[in-house]
Amino acid sequence: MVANKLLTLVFVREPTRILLGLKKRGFGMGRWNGFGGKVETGETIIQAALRELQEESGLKAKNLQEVGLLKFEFVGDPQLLEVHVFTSSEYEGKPTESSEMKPQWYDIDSIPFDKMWPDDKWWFPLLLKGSKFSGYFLFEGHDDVLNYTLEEVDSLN
Ligand SMILES: CNc1ncnc2c1ncn2[C@@H]1O[C@H](COP(=O)(O)OP(=O)(O)OP(=O)(O)O)[C@@H](O)[C@H]1O
Ligand SMILES: [Mg+2]
Ligand SMILES: [Mg+2]
Repeated sequence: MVANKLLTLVFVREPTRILLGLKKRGFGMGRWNGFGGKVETGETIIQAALRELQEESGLKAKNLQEVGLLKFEFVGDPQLLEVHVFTSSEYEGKPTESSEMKPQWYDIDSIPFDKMWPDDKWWFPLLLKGSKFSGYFLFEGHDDVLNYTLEEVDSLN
């Protein structure tokens, strides 16, 4: 047994657009995603979500809501990634490029799915319509999803 690796993912959204960041380094480099990263020792998941958003985008989320729980397995790797997904419709600050992320607003009808993690195209519609969701994705490498499950849920855990 290997403990799941806890990660956060935050999407700041307005009625017609959502803030994404182009990952400039590390895991998922070259893909657009929300802002987030590893939960550190002694930190709650929400604290990590707020911290990573601020470090990577310069924004302070004012009404963070947990909307999704995604589990990722990679063939050959015993460690599962457990990604806690949040949205915030209110924030302070101005999106600012960091060493890790280049932020850009996208209209919600032109999300660049072909330049994002392949799982995003399945769960993003649920996030955009305000549902809560839970999913599992089995990856081979970083581009191929061998199988997945995804469901809307009334509440998370
Ligand atoms: C496999 N399918 C996936 N689909 C969508 N998003 C995914 C993902 N797999 C990981 N993610 C997200 O990618 C970031 C990685 O963490 P990452 O940014 O590398 O960590 P952190 O910011 O702590 O970086 P440093 O180690 O400090 O450099 C983190 O937001 C995590 O939720
Ligand atoms: Mg990060
Ligand atoms: Mg980090």
